Amino acid sequence: MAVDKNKLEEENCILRFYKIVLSWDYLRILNEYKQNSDKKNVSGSGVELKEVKNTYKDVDEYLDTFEPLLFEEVKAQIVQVKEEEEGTEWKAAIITECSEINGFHLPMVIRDDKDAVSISQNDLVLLSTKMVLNVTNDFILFVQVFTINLNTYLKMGSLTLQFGEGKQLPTTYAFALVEHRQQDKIRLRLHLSGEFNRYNTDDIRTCPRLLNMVPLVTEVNKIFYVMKICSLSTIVREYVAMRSISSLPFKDLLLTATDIDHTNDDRGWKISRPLTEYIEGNHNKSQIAAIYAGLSRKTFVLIQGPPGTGKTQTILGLLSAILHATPARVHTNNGKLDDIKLAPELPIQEKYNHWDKASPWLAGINPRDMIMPINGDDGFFPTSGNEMKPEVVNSSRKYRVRVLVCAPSNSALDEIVLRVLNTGIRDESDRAYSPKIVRIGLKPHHSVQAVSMDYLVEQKLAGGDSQAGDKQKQGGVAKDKDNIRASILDEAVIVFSTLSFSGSALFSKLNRGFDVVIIDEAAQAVEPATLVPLANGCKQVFLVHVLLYHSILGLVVRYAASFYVYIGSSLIKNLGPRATVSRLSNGVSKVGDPVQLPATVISPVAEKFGYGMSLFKRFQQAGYPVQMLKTQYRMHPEIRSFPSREFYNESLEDGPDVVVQTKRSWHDFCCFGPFCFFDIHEGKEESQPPGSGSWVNEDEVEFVLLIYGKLVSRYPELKTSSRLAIISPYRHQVKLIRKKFRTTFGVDSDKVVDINTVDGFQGREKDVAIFSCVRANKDKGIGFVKDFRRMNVGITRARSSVLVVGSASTLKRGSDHWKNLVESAEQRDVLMKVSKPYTEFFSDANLKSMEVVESKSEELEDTPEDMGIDLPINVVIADQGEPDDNDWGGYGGEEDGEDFGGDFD
Ligand SMILES: Nc1ncnc2c1ncn2[C@@H]1O[C@H](COP(=O)(O)OP(=O)(O)OP(=O)(O)O)[C@@H](O)[C@H]1O
Repeated sequence: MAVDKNKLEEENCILRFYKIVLSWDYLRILNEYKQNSDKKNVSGSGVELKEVKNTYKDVDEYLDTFEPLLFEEVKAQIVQVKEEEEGTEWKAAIITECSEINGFHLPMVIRDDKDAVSISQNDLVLLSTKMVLNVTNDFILFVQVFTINLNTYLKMGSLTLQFGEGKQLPTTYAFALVEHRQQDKIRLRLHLSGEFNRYNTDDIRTCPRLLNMVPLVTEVNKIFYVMKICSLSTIVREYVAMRSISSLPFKDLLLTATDIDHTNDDRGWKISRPLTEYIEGNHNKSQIAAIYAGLSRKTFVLIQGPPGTGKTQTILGLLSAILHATPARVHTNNGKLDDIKLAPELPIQEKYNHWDKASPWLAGINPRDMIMPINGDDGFFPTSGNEMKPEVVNSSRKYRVRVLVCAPSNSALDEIVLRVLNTGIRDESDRAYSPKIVRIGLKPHHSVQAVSMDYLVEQKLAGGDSQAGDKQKQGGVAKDKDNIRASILDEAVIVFSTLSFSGSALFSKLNRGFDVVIIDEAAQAVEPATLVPLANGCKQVFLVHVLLYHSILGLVVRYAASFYVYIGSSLIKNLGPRATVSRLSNGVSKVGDPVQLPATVISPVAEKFGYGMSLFKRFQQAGYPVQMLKTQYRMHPEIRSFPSREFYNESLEDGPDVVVQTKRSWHDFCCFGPFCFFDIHEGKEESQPPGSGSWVNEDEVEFVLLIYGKLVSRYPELKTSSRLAIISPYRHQVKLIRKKFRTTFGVDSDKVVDINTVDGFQGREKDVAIFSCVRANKDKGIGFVKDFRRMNVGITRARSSVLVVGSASTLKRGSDHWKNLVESAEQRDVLMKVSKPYTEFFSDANLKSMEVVESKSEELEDTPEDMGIDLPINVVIADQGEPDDNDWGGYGGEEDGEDFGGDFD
């Protein structure tokens, strides 16, 4: 019953969203935006915008703040598409019928569309009797169609050009939503009743433009033109999640951001002794504290730490713990507390039977075998026999929880899936095993394909072919697939999904919800996006994020203070364009978000009002306790030293053995790391596309590919995208490097090197990272490269070598942090000025002069392998064979086309 009520509320909420958005006037939105939309304080619907605060007194205040900002973001997405897509495509469509339900018109149209992929469900389209080709301040160009051939739907008519003030806007157009689509037949949804006053769906104004549309959309054989504007899938899920706050069990906690749970014995969970020993032996103190905070069943647990401090590692520990925990005490019928009895050990044959049942893919192929290289190890997957056991579903286990793990982007998500596949998790007897998992959503990386929903569905279908028989012929496949999907989702112990996908229809069919939601890279998502997985219902939430600035002390000072906190002018000066200065109503000054890479917000006005603040950040600012991690295990100390000094007041500690673990043979040459700065002083930046705020630097591309070529020819083990990355803040530089890589080396880059934006790289690590900074004009500044958070992410991805390629003089002028980095390289004698022709730099003679002679013999004796030290699973001193295909070539990008790459200044 409750489920039905929630479903009804959700449907009402979606309808409200559609009513509001579909009544908007496209041309008016475009014009509003041209008029400095970032300066406004009211939304287009006359609603006063409110700044995002740390705490809210009730749901109304919360919704009054977030709803108008979310709608601003919808408008920005509509406008952005117009700006980005030159020559937007119009297609003719003919109305075949039209129905009316709940105040909506639902015409069915047949569209003249050969490229069938261009429009899909939940797309926002513009429906017009004329094709509006361009809208600027001065003119509107549209096409008047006067000849129609119903077989081809369209023959071009005449062009009408109208200039200046007296321009005549087309009056018959409206937004429509693609309700569903079957080949060329599309069911649209329009709302033509009128426009809403202040987003109040009871207060409606008549609108001639919409009224004019009514007779037209109901006229069979009427010709319209349809243009795709953008997909609304993600934002509508965020809207529903935001409005669902009133029905969430931890609503008060969300509103007040206050730690109102008090851990007590009967809420706490405990784990077996062997598992306790494993956790305590394989994690440091702060990681253990974070895991135990989880076992205390606190509703919200926030975990943060500088790069490489083991946040992902802690997530794996958490998964082992929470999947095998039992309540410390349980209530018995008579209301008293009793210790829970442990389940009996099963005989081995019975366990095998359970494994067969529990892990269906094991009947076909082990997912780990799918991703295992055919000819041995690529250093990425464990090789020494498959020690891991499949999951045992112990029927007597009454307290097995289900976990949903989310991340804002596909690449961040696949990183964790891969870590779970690589290392497995531990059961209560401290045995490693592969839990039953599924990765849902679009674009799974090939390394995690074997546990992707689509793959598992295909496996099941292939297994059940014979029974499917006639049913399939009758078109039962789609239904079968839906059922199979639902059953895979129900059976999985851990489900991995992007934030957005966790709001998809698939989840609404779940028989069993999730107990725990873990969100990685949580500060990279706006609050409504974080609420999407929570809206499915859960009992405990973990928010995990990287700390990009020293704030262990700073936060205490900043947030404990009830007066304005002075933030040094150099900090303000050094923040990127996204870092808006705002004053929160609780009296604490906020300079953007100095400790984390921000969530992507498209609307300047929504950003100005703090929409980019994540739920993680809001809680943190409200003083909610955060579990801090501070020992790093990733970086060679030569890489760690600069970020530690610059961003963490030297507080970043190295884990034991980190030197040995990160020392590599290419350190024989000082130009190959651990840390180097190559000063490409003759390089030139170019705006790409011309006039835009994005940049490329061809000289840096040339040099980056030269280093790459030299490194992999000497150290072929690096010729794999699991070990080497090229990163840049600019998406167009990334594209150019990929393109030139293909022409230079004759192969696509994705199998042999991971080329990505800095933002797309957050949360990931490689042996070697080459960082192309791009900006090279002293007089122009360095744009968003000066955002130190981006700089910090860029220089902390590598385990053994970070090679920074940039213009020293430009970067020094651009920001104090960059100046300090260049000077640090100078002091350490690793700043290398490189002049044209760049090939000379890597000539044999020059390379010889850069040899670090004294360390060579010592190092050859001391390789970690020789010393019998266990390398981390994804680090290997491989033989010098050919690279293979089974490596990690992660990419940024969210489903629905959103990319988390850095982009325009
Ligand atoms: N307690 C530990 N002991 C030994 N090695 C560890 C420990 N914790 C983490 N590591 C290793 O340190 C490296 C970085 O860990 P991890 O990727 O979990 O860090 P992270 O905090 O998620 O990093 P980032 O935020 O930069 O992505 C990994 O190679 C991991 O195996």
